[in-house]
Amino acid sequence: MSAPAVQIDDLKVQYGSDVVLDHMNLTIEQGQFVCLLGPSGCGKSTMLRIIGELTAHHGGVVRVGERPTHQAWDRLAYVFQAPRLVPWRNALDNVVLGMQLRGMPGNKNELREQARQALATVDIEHLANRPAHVLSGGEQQRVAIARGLAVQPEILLMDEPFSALDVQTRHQLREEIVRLWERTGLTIIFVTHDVDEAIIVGNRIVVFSPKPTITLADIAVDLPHPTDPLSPEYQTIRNHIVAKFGNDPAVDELTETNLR
Ligand SMILES: Nc1ncnc2c1ncn2[C@@H]1O[C@H](COP(=O)(O)OP(=O)(O)OP(=O)(O)O)[C@@H](O)[C@H]1O
Repeated sequence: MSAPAVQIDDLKVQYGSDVVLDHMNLTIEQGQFVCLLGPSGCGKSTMLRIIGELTAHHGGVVRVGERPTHQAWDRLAYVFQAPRLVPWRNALDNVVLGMQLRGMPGNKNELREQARQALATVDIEHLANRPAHVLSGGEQQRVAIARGLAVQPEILLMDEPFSALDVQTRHQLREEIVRLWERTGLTIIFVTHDVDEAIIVGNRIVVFSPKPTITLADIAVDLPHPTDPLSPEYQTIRNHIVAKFGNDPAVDELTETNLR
């Protein structure tokens, strides 16, 4: 049997004396689309950063596949809330730059061809020669996703990747990332504080409490796409998550977008 994509045992993270995560466990199987859902400050991004070895941890064991995180950087790609493109480079060269920084093999022409394919995967091959700074927010985020895909990761780490986009683009990209996941079989770990976004994109939702953080729920989602938020199945999952917070006002933050 193959190793889990990610295995986190008894994780502890603290910043100075502030303990952010303690005794946290999480196993993510290969090919899952896992949403880490919770209110602001509960440590969702921290957990993603730990998996990506961008933040140090102070206790516990974190493995990516069979390796410790510091030996697994080549299995991962990150997509942040901001696309972080080089503004004067065109879309294609931004993707190529990501491949070069990762040390992908191949000459410039080969890398450009692979980058072009990655742009095609997110439907923006026609924007390949356009400078990043003239692209719309949604187009820039597609380039960032293409840059992530071009390094051929096994796991895509996404930290609120659509939260800065306009409503329509956000809806579109949510459905597209699900289609991409279905096509590629990638493992995706996706941080969000929006309960509806989690239900729409994830096939598993791990719900975190406000600090001190515990896992409130770990839910399998198997809804058809495009997802119908008015369906009874959708509402059952949503109500189940909301109920986990009881009277805690933190839930307002998870539901305030209300399908926007
Ligand atoms: N580099 C750092 N130094 C000090 N404290 C930090 C650092 N990074 C995160 N924190 C703190 O750790 C806690 C968890 O932060 P984190 O960004 O993981 O939360 P989050 O759940 O992703 O929140 P949000 O949804 O607001 O992004 C917060 O209280 C935050 O202020």
